[in-house]
Amino acid sequence: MYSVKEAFYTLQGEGVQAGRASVFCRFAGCNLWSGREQDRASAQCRFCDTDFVGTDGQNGGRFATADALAEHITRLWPHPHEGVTPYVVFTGGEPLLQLDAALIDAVHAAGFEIGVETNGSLAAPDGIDWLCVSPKGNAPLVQTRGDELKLVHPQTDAPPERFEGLDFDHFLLQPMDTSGLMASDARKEPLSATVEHCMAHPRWRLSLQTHKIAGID
Ligand SMILES: C[S@@+](CC[C@H](N)C(=O)[O-])C[C@H]1O[C@@H](n2cnc3c(N)ncnc32)[C@H](O)[C@@H]1O
Ligand SMILES: Nc1nc2[nH]cc(C(=O)O)c2c(=O)[nH]1
Ligand code: SF4
Ligand SMILES: [Mg+2]
Repeated sequence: MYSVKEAFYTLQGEGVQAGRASVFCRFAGCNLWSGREQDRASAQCRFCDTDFVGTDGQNGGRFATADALAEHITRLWPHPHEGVTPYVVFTGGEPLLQLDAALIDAVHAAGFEIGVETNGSLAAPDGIDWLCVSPKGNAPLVQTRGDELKLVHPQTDAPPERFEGLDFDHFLLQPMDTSGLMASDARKEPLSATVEHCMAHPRWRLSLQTHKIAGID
């Protein structure tokens, strides 16, 4: 059984694949926060910008089999006959709580390339075509290789230097969006701090959340 908060067609907003047409499949639930505001201050991840609780979002629901969810995702890709490889991004919540070999096989069989957005605290299964790991300062990092490491910045307990030796092709710093947050993990001026860090340490590239600028999901 897969629990999906919401699923929708949009452009990938973040990271190296920013701008790419994608079906987003947002799984319900996370291992680093309950999703309840009253638990945020004591959670392992305290700056989350996402509602991942329940299965009541657009095109959300519970899917009994991998084939049923793959079919649901396929119906959201609006260009089946255009000769472009369709792309699905599994996110959440934490997608590695639910993404398994059966679902990877089913969406591959439907012709999709697979991207994943994970916090890196769980090991990724084989077969993911684009793996984005976004470590959280208070959580153990288990998944230490992938395509891109996209660190939200600045984070207490997660200085960028800590991750520079890991086996990733791309290193990205994404300014923390503090607009929905109280003080706690939020610091002054994440955007200027992130720009400064990328200019001073050119291994790192700036990742902006372009979907928020564009006003899309
Ligand atoms: C909502 S998370 C879901 C996937 C997974 N749980 C994770 O944390 O990577 C998707 C992406 O948004 C980033 N993110 C979450 N809250 C953010 C914020 N307030 N500002 C900037 N990026 C944020 C995460 O670090 C992650 O890269
Ligand atoms: N457009 C768009 N791009 C995204 N990239 C990562 C997102 C996420 O929440 O995982 C996200 C999202 O929520 N929307
Ligand atoms: S790990 Fe990801 S989904 Fe979970 S609370 Fe943090 S940013 Fe949100
Ligand atoms: Mg998001």
